[in-house]
Amino acid sequence: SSSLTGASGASCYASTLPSVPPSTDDRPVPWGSPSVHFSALNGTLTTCCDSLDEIRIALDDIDEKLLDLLNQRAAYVREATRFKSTRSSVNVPSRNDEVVQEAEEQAEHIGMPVTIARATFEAILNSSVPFEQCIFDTSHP
Ligand SMILES: C=C(O[C@@H]1C=C(C(=O)O)C=C[C@H]1O)C(=O)O
Repeated sequence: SSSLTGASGASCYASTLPSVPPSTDDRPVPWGSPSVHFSALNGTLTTCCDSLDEIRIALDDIDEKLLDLLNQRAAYVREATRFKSTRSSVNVPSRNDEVVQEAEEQAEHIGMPVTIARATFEAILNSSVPFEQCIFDTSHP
């Protein structure tokens, strides 16, 4: 659907991943050139990365932040049980769908891979609802 396919990998950002056979090319390692651009707190523009180790350090740092945000989210999910009077009202499929749909639309808007947004938010909902049901059950013995 896009003419920007190829080296930039633009098609990987589509909502459905293309099915292509794996390349049998022998590529030099590393190949391509660093493509993560970000500005540090002091405003200098930095480009990453020069090694797989450097990439993994950045991924670990982001994962730590994601966990902190997921912890905050779980606290609000827990709080939601206070506004539910029946166990059957804990899971709201229409709202779950909205949350995933919104994530997909936002992903497209900010230019991130839609597949990652969808899978991540489906996993968040698929784990948040049982968590909230567990909290509900615990507080309504
Ligand atoms: C938090 C709620 O309860 C459930 C959990 C949701 C979530 O984790 O976003 C969304 C809908 C419900 O299935 C809610 O009703 O908003």
